Amino acid sequence: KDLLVDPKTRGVQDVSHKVTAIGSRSVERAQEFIDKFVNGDKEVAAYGSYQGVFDDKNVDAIYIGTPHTYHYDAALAAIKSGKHVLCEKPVTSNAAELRSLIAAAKEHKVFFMEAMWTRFQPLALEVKKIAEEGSLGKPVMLHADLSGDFDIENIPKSHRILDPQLGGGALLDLGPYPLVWAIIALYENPANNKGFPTTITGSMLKTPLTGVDSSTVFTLSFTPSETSSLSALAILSCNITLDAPEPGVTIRFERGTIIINPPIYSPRSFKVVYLNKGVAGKKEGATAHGELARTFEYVGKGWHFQADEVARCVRDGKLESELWGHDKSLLEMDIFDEVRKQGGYVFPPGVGKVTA
Ligand SMILES: NC(=O)C1=CN([C@@H]2O[C@H](COP(=O)(O)OP(=O)(O)OC[C@H]3O[C@@H](n4cnc5c(N)ncnc54)[C@H](OP(=O)(O)O)[C@@H]3O)[C@@H](O)[C@H]2O)C=CC1
Ligand SMILES: O=C1OC[C@@H](O)[C@H](O)[C@H]1O
Repeated sequence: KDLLVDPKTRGVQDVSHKVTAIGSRSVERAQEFIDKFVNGDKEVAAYGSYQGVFDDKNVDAIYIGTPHTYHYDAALAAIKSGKHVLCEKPVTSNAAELRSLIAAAKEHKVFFMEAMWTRFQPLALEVKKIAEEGSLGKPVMLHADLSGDFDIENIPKSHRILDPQLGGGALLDLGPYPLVWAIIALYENPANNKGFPTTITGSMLKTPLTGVDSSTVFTLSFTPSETSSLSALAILSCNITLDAPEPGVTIRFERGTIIINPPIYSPRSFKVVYLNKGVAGKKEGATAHGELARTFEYVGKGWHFQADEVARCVRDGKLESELWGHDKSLLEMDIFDEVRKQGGYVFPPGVGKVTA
């Protein structure tokens, strides 16, 4: 639905999108999807296999939205067919699969990106600007949580949130979102100079239903080194039995705090609380209490901003995005591998096709 929103409604004039083909494991379901979501457009091809889309000469770029553990096979097949790829989060089951996909994308000279939509939304761009403009000082402590009550006692164990074969559990499904805020505010902070976290810790509680993690807490520390002057901690969590907490993200700096309201995957509002009220009082739009509140309005859910990025990169011949490049997805998958290791989450045989 977001892809079909006129880009001009969000001030975008230089790129546009067209749904050309839909692939499903059943041609009937592909046609049903076209009828339901693409207004029954007769020009859109329906295929009863994903390979049908990969082989279609009219297709430039593929969006992969299958369950996590099927991303690798589909992305590899699309890349080998010479298509550009936008692949849902988490981009793969583990870091080794991702390294293999990045190598294949480079070999076949195609654009490849994880669909980390949050990173491209106007709110995230604004938070990053405020975080780095200097008035708040350096970031010190970040808390972020994404939880969602999936009613796990009453859904089938074959649901992707519960089934280990589909990479079920909180970390892989919800973990990318608390993490993206740590990446924006800490990893990307110029003081960090792209340094990998010094330490990663992870702790998981498993549901007896299928053994996947129902609750996960993970932390990242960034400590000063020869190349980094950042000293900051991120405390990140996710859960599949609770509703999302409020606020969803709190980023505490030396001289103030940025507070982001849920849902943290596509937030529409945040505020900045300045500790030095004198400074805040002078800021345009700040209240007398030293707060600056911002809300964002646009047509659609916010998925389309990343599609604009894909179109621009493909148009400009870029093989990766500057905002969400391969390094950030790799950081994510390396962190998740470590958290799963410490939390005792072992994939069943056949999942995580590529290993170290
Ligand atoms: N960015 C975002 O906001 C969101 C992202 N996601 C991500 O998108 C991906 C898909 O999630 P979601 O749409 O909820 O998943 P679903 O379980 O609804 O699966 C999506 C489709 O994948 C296809 N599929 C292929 N192999 C399998 C399989 N073995 N079992 C079940 N389905 C299969 C099916 O299509 P068919 O039968 O037609 O081939 C199915 O309809 C996940 O990786 C998730 O992280 C999910 C929700 C929101
Ligand atoms: O990407 C996502 O965002 C919203 C969640 O509810 C969903 O489970 C997840 O896949």
